This record gives sequence, C-alpha cells and structure tokens, in this order.
Amino acid sequence: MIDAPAADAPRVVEILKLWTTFQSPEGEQVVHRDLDLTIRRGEVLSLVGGSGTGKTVLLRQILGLEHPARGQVTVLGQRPGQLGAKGAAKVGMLFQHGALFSAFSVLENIALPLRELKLLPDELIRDAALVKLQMVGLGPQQANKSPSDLSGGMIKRVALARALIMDPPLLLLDEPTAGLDPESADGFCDLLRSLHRELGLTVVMVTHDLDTLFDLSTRIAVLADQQVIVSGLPREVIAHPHPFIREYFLGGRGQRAMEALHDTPAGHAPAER
Ligand SMILES: Nc1ncnc2c1ncn2[C@@H]1O[C@H](COP(=O)(O)OP(=O)(O)OP(=O)(O)O)[C@@H](O)[C@H]1O
Repeated sequence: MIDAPAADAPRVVEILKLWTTFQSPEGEQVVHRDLDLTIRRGEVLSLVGGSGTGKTVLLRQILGLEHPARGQVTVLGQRPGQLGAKGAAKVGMLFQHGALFSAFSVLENIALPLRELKLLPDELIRDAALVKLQMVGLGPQQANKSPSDLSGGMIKRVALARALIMDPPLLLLDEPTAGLDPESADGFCDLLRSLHRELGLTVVMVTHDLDTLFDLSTRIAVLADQQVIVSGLPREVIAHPHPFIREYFLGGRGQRAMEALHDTPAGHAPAER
C-alpha cells in the first residue's frame, strides 16, 4: 500500500476541459468531453474504465504523442510534445507490451532515449543504462541478450528501465502487469512500489487488474460517459452508484478483492495478495 501525498502537493499533470474526437465511418466519435483531471506530485493515480473509454489515449496525450481536439494538457508547467527528445527527461512511459526493439540488445534498448539526445559519450550512456538495469532488478548478464530471449516479466523490467533512463519525475504505465503470471505480477508491483518511494515518482497507470489497482493506487479515477465520473480512495470510488462501477468492483471478479479491501481502514487492500 502506498500513502497518498498531501492534498496540496504540487500539480504535475493538469487536464482542463479536454475534448478528444476521432472520425469514424459513422461520423464523429467523442471519446472525452470536457474532461478535467489534476494529478499531484507523489500520487499513483490509476485510470479505470470500460473498453474504449479513452484511457490509453489520455496517457498518450500526457506524453505528447497525441493532441486533444480542444482543452488543455499541462505537464510540469508545459505542454507535452513541445520538448522533442528531451521530453523523455520529464515523462517516462511503459507501453503495454514493452515496445522493445527486437533488433537491439537489452542494454541498447534501455540506452535509446539517451543516445537520441546525442549529448553524452557512448561510455557514459552505457554506464547509465547498466545502472538502470540493476535498478529494475536485472544483472549485467542480461545486458547483451535480445528481447526475444526474455520472459514477459523481464521484458516489462527492461521497458521500465528504458522509461526511467533520464530520471523522469513522471512515469506512465499502460497495463504494467497484463500478461504476467501472478508471481511475476507481484514482483513487478513490489518493484514499482519501491521505485516510487526511492525516486519520489508521480505515476499515472492504466490497469484492468484489481490486485495491481489496490496494491499500488493512492487514488483511482473512473472514466465513463466521456468524463472522469469520480476519483478518490478505493472505498470512495466503490461507493459511487454508476453502473460501470457496480459491475466492475462488485461483479464476480471484483468480490474477492473487495472483501480484502473491506478490512483496511484507509480503503486500500492489504499488500499481500
Ligand atoms: N488513432 C485513432 N483513430 C481513431 N480512433 C481511435 C484512435 N485511437 C483511439 N481511437 C478510439 O478511441 C477510443 C478510445 O481508445 P483507447 O485505446 O484510449 O481506449 P481504452 O480505454 O484504453 O480501451 P481498452 O481498455 O480497451 O484498452 C476507442 O474507441 C478507439 O477505437
């Protein structure tokens, strides 16, 4: 369980009156409508919502890979996407399937954002990548391996090392434990928890996994009806009457996690699963 930061901690992400639209054969599809969301330093904010509610698109907008039709996204006081390669120094992103380059070794993958900046000599870049490899719990013996030689859990760790190579204060996680067996998922949550503490990170995470959600979130924001319909501690969110929330948390698969949650005063599930 991670403690929430103070309510007046500095704002890291500010989303105001955001509209996201796409053209489809049926006409204009509105994904976000007047969406507001503020994320403060030290939070682990989890985005939850049904399929197609725009969770991944929102992460991509925070990263600056996509831009809203209307409204404003501000990250650490600046518009995302205006920083080019230097953006990686502010925001790290762990993509859902790792997004490692298969032609590159583990170490080359981790070093890539630093290499693209062309500011440091090769030797320093290599040393920095080795430090990050160790930081995510892997040894130098993994450095020259190809991504195809790695397990799912190791791919996530290498992708996390790459996301952290420039020590960004903000980390975005898209389904960090999807596809991992329960033991690897537990290990990855432990790693994220300790990195959050040691590095003082702010984290925005999309997850469908209730264990990961309750294990790591300091706050949950629910996307439905094109907006954030509620955000707060798990027990506050679960009390909301929206049908998606009733089904998601109180339907079959949510029951077990909810029972564990029930016994904890802060509304967090215990760290053990
Ligand atoms: N580049 C695009 N062009 C057209 N439509 C898009 C584009 N990107 C996303 N969409 C649409 O926007 C909606 C939101 O997509 P997004 O991937 O953010 O959903 P999500 O909430 O992450 O869903 P899931 O939980 O299934 O991953 C979907 O209907 C998707 O088809």
